[in-house]
Amino acid sequence: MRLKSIGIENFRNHRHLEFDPGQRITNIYGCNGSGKTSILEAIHYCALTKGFSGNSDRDCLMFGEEVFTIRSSFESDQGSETKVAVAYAPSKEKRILVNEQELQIFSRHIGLIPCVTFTPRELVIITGGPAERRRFMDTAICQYDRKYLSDLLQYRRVLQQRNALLSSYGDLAAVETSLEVLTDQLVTHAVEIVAARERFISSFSVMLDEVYRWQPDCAKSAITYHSSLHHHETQLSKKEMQAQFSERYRVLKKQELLRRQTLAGPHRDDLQLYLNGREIRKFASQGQQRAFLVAMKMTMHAYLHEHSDEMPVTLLDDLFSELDAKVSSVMLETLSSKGQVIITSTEKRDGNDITYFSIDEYRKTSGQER
Ligand SMILES: Nc1ncnc2c1ncn2[C@@H]1O[C@H](COP(=O)(O)OP(=O)(O)OP(=O)(O)O)[C@@H](O)[C@H]1O
Repeated sequence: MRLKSIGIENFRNHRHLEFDPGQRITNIYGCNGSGKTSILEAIHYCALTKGFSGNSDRDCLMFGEEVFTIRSSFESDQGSETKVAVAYAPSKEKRILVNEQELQIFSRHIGLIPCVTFTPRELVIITGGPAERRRFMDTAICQYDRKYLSDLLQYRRVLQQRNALLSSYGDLAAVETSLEVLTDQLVTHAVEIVAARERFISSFSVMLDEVYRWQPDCAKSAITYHSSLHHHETQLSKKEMQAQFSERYRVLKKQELLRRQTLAGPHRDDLQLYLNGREIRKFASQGQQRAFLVAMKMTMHAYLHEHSDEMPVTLLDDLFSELDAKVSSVMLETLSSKGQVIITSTEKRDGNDITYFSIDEYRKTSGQER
């Protein structure tokens, strides 16, 4: 998949911007705060229906404006065109149109335009809490497994209902009956989610180790998945999982009623990341942590390509400021040999076959100087 063109109105600091990236590497450059990340954010909206920095739709609306719009055109690896338009106004729901057809369910769009990002902020995948690692895993799986996204959404809905029930002050017998029904539903979705995560991580970890090998330290890398519902080295069948998870909730019931929340499940799971058998978060240097993140992203690119028919679009934000020259150029070369890469930097980067886009020049020529 490749982005052919994008047009942005009233999105963050861009009142109006038109941009046609190249086939391979495109370098968007400009001074700090000129709006480089904002362009990647807009591309991410078209691919995955929201931005990557955690900002809400409202945060992305230009201050003082009433509506932002993004119009884009993508070309698939087979040559067909997909047009994606996004419009948001606080007074209305966000609207997304794919080939002029309004999307009723945004989740159906996920996976159509595979996308991998790398931003310095994402180092929290390694150094931050479990939620960051779950997001990494979920973003990857959702892009090739439609069923997973639907299980995840349903799991979240049931979890919310279950937590509301646990924190309600209803009659205990009535609460227990409803709890049983909701627990059964929760277990059904949890089994699907945990099974998909286990499958993903076991093959992702093998691929990651191969990808990491070009790093100067040649360390052995691994990722393992830790489910809060079961601790088994060997993979269980779904039926076995179903029985185990139900039993786990039965044991936890008293505690859950006391603490008024669901204490185990995919929303509490985590990944553990290792270099040479030691946990990265605790023992690796900052440089090794960054290199590991690079390897994870490169693996995600390869993984998504293997599991969907399309080559992912890669968005690299501020890569050069965070990584040493060798690591960043290997990443850029490897990814751009396998698809389109759009990269931001404060200075124009030297290199062959690069399409350049200067935000400052664009502003001058379009009469939007700051
Ligand atoms: N809703 C908004 N309306 C107007 N401006 C905004 C909005 N949200 C953010 N901005 C501003 O947009 C500008 C561009 O931010 P962006 O992160 O895209 O810049 P950047 O070129 O990537 O900067 P850096 O090189 O420092 O990372 C910032 O000055 C930011 O304050």
